[in-house]
Amino acid sequence: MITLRGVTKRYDTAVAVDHLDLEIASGKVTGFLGPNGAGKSTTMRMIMGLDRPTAGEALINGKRYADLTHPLREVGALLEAKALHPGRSAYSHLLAMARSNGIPRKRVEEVLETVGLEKVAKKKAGSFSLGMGQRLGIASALLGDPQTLLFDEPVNGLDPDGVRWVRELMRSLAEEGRTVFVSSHLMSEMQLTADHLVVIGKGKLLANDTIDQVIARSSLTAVRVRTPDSRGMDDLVARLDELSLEIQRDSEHEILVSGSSVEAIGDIAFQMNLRLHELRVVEASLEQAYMEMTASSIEYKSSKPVTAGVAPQQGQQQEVEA
Ligand SMILES: Nc1ncnc2c1ncn2[C@@H]1O[C@H](COP(=O)(O)OP(=O)(O)OP(=O)(O)O)[C@@H](O)[C@H]1O
Repeated sequence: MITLRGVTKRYDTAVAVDHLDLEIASGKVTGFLGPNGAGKSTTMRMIMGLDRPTAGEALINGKRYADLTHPLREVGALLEAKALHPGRSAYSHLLAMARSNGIPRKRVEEVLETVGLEKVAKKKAGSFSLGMGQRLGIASALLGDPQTLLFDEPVNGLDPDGVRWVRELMRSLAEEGRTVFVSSHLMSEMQLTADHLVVIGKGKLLANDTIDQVIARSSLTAVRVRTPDSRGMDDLVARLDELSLEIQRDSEHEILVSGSSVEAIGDIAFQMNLRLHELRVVEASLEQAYMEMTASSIEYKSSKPVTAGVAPQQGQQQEVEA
């Protein structure tokens, strides 16, 4: 488990992380999201003892990184591109790390196999592609067989096969009961990989929920109502209007209602004796929910989408049977 208590990082010009209180549980993949400059890397660096919080404390299984007896055996991390000696092979790099942490040589071979680098283990790390470098970084994180793992943008530079491999690795590490905390900008990837999401913006906590909860909280998640009775629909709209619900009238027979539930609207329609042909949740996509949540925290905003259709549209919501 990772615990953050009031963690704050202030630089001369900016507050990078602002009073973060969090518990990142074991046995789960927790996705760490936020726009550029939100403070994700700074938070991870503070957990790993690479940056000192201005206030508060970051704990790994109840201890500060500096107080861990065998740090590499308790926590492993893939942070920004590792400072590797380009003339050293992947094998020598891992062996040096293993030796200085009392980890047997056999484990080096094991992790090289886990990340699929065994055939290039004796090649100089300087000749590695971005993807191979990421795999070596992941091997370093796994070397001490730690209970807690942090990955900052682990799929950066990986091809689709590599992305899928990272996803399966994260999932299996969590299934073994480990704490897996992973940052990413790829919403679709997080939806497939993470059980839980932590979202920050401008250093502040915006969400700490399951993916379903994040989507359900979005105002873009709505209820579609369809009836063959257009008069009855007028009455229903008037009633929902009285309740100050946001209504989008798509046709004389069809509306989309935000801020309510299928149960509540179904009950109202029943009381009004209104025959319904459709009553269903229309979910926002995770990307829409995320964009809505972080809209006011984006530092570098483009005035309009680069290409038409890049920004998610209302009509792209996912329909879910109630
Ligand atoms: N050493 C530093 N000195 C001054 N400001 C810094 C320093 N390191 C980070 N910052 C600032 O702190 C804020 C958070 O940066 P951080 O790199 O943690 O964000 P991030 O969420 O990881 O961003 P990205 O997604 O772009 O990697 C940014 O505004 C950044 O400019």
